Amino acid sequence: MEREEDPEEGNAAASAGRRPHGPGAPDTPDAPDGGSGPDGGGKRGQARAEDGAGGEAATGPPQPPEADVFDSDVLPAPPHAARSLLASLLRPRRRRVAVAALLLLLQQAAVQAGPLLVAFAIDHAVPALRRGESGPLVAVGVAYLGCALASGRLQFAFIVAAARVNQRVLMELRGRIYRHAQALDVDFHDRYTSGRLISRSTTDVEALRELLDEGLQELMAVVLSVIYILGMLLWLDIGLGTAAVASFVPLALLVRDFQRRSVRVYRNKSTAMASVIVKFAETVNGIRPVQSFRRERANDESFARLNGVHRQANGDALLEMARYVVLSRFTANAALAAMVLWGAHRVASGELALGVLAASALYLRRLYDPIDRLGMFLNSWQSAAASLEKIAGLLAQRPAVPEPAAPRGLPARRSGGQGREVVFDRVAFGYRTGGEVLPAFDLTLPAGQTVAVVGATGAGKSTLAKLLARFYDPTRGHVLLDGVDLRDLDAAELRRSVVMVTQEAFLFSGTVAENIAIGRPDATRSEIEKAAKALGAHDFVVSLPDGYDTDVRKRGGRISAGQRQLVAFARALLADPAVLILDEATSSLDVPGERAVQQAMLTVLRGRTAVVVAHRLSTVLVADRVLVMEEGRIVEDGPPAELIAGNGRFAGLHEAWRESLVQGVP
Ligand SMILES: Nc1ncnc2c1ncn2[C@@H]1O[C@H](COP(=O)(O)OP(=O)(O)OP(=O)(O)O)[C@@H](O)[C@H]1O
Repeated sequence: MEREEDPEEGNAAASAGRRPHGPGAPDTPDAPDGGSGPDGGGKRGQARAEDGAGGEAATGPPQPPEADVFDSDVLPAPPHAARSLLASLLRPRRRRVAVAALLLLLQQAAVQAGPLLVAFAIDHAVPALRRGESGPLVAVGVAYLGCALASGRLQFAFIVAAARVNQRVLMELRGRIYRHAQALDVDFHDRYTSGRLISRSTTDVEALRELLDEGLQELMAVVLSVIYILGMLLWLDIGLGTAAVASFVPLALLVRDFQRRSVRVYRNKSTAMASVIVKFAETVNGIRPVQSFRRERANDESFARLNGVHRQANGDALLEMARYVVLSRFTANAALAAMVLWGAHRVASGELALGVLAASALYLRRLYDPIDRLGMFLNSWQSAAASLEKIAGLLAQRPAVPEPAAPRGLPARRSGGQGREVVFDRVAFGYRTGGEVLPAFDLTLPAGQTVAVVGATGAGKSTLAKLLARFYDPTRGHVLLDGVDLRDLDAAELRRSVVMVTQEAFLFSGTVAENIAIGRPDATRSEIEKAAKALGAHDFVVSLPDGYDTDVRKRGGRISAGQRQLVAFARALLADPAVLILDEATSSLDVPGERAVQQAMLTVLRGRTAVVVAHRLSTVLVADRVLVMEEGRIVEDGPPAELIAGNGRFAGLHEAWRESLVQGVP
């Protein structure tokens, strides 16, 4: 997790870096239904064995806690990833960048002609006027006006050209972050948190915008004007010109010092901003537990602390800037005063023309003026460099469940369409941040079978289900779908064939109909309604203000948890996967209000291979087979009636369930 401090970072101009970073991960289809839910996020109670971002899952006994790379805001990335990222964004637009640079070059030429014209006016045009020739002065006036007009037009053209490049670059970067976030695995999201992702695609992209919109323009203007002016000064008078060049030595030292100090300051500033956003996002995402546990005051306090850290970091950055501005101005003014004094001395002794001194003084002012602006540029560069580093770190993350290099399809579904066979072949699994959760096991689920998985909390039921949905890859062994390893299976085919419906039944913004159609976007309205009717959801949907066109995020579109489940089932029914995984809501009582959901569940399970992480007795009883899990192992396996008749764990569990039902239902 150690990041290399790169004091040279600030020297890199826009074109720095040669290697394409190429982080644009391929688009992956949407995760299965509800797959992005927060399940598992809070289950990381174990010691963390950090093995780097792309490492293998840790196995064996839990490792002692170590610093987690994900605790830092800057994720590990290849060296100079930030520069390479910027270069990869600008390279495809290099022609436009060149046009913008040319426009700026011409604009600067027009701007810097001013003092030269003044020198010409003093030393030639005014004496000519004294001789009665007004032509040279008129020519100077016309040239001055022409330069002013040309500079205005050129600046306008430059701003337009630069804005086109910048907007494209930012759009591309936001797109890359979004696509990459979607492609990264569930484990990554659990650990990185949504607040940080939001921070990357908002404040960090904004920092780059500032650099591109203002900073780079400043830099180019400063560099060009310094080159022009030094050239002019040397041409006007070699002595003054050389003195001006020499005065750049202390200024360059100042710039370097500022740059070194500000790397740290700006990194702190951007990390502090991200922490504020992370805290905000966490609170808003968890507003229900926050309010029900009265966490407001404690949250206020920790937010105030983070806000304070951010204020302090901002203050540090401003102080660095102020220090630089004051020192650079003092150096520049001292150099200017010394040179004007020396020049005046030479004018008095007749060594230097007055016009040349006047023009040199004007040029010297212009030479030192942009030094402040250079500070501004360094400011935005440091800010953007810190942000780019973070974005590059994010984009350098590779999905832990990569898409296959040579994807395979599934064999044709056997007649009758009764799902597909699932085989866990010597599968063992441990999360990256813990020990082995599922020791090696074999399991075959014949096509069309409904399997209920039961067991105590933390037994590994959801983990088994997530391996089947390929949210994770097994540490050892293979999960096969009709003989094809999920690792080799074409991603689109996998998402079509295996669908997981999780407890929280997430609804996306949009209408009810759109939410149902997520599993099959080309479904017609009548197919959507048919699915809803089959599940008994039709009646409540038509009673909504706009029926199927009701926006679920708007007033009146708010629907209950049970209704959300029905929508999620309708989505799964319409998607018609060969394998359905259902993580049942964690309620062990079959209260009458849940019967509708229960009934809908049976409809959706029919005609496919189904794995239900079951918490209701009624679900278990309709299953063809029950797996009882304990500490990651399958300890009982058989038809429910057979297990109940025995005297194993399931028989005991069944008894306890029955008793709770007797007590629970009035
Ligand atoms: N994302 C994760 N990272 C690390 N460990 C995890 C993660 N998710 C789960 N675990 C651990 O894996 C073990 C099995 O968890 P799992 O969620 O599979 O249990 P479960 O049987 O589904 O429990 P429940 O019925 O409470 O949902 C637990 O010890 C848990 O702490």
